[in-house]
Amino acid sequence: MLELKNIAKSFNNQAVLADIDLTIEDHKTLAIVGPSGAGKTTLLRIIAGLSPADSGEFTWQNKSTTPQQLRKDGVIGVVFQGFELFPNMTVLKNITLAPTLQGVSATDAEKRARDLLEQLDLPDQADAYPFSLSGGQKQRIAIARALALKPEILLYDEPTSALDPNLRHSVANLINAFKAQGMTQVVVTHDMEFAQEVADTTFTVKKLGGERS
Ligand SMILES: Nc1ncnc2c1ncn2[C@@H]1O[C@H](COP(=O)(O)OP(=O)(O)OP(=O)(O)O)[C@@H](O)[C@H]1O
Repeated sequence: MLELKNIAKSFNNQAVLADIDLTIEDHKTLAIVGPSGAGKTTLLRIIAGLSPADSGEFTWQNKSTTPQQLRKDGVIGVVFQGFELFPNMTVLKNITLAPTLQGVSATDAEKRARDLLEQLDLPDQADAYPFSLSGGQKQRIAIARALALKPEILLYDEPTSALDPNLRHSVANLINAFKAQGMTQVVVTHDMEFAQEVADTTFTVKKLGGERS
């Protein structure tokens, strides 16, 4: 369980988040929702260790920590809104790069990448380059890339926004399938219908605070 207490963040002296208390429960899916500009992506970036909170406390499995440490330890993986695949690398290389940089052998990294491609129904795309893939395929590669580091929590920033609307349901199915395998997931989304399809708990970000429902 990852707990956030009293998280605050300002940009240019303008408070975006304040008094955020949030619990991310193991093996569940949490949706972070709220109006445009409320600070959903800011909160996700804080949880991911990509942007520091100005203040607040973080507890992981009952021990005090920081998101930066969790990211370093590989606890947290992120699927970015625009997928952010490396355009000059094959799908396989996109997935194996981070694990090999972290010391995993090339053979083991490739085996895991091929297993993930199989699981995500993309076995024939290992040698393709991102430009040749559809939006839905790019997203599954971005998910495979995050999963290659074996995170315990997977964060998604607006997973449906860059996709054809009819793919929304297949993304929800994928997130629900990962949950059935025990993954802990956090989904930032505008899309309330999508949130309902995947979330065990919803956290609404409002300006200057948040509320659980
Ligand atoms: N790096 C930054 N520098 C300055 N202001 C920022 C920065 N990042 C976010 N903000 C501001 O913080 C506020 C919250 O932005 P954020 O992107 O977190 O909202 P959001 O709820 O994810 O919005 P949307 O649903 O439109 O993506 C906005 O007013 C935004 O302009």
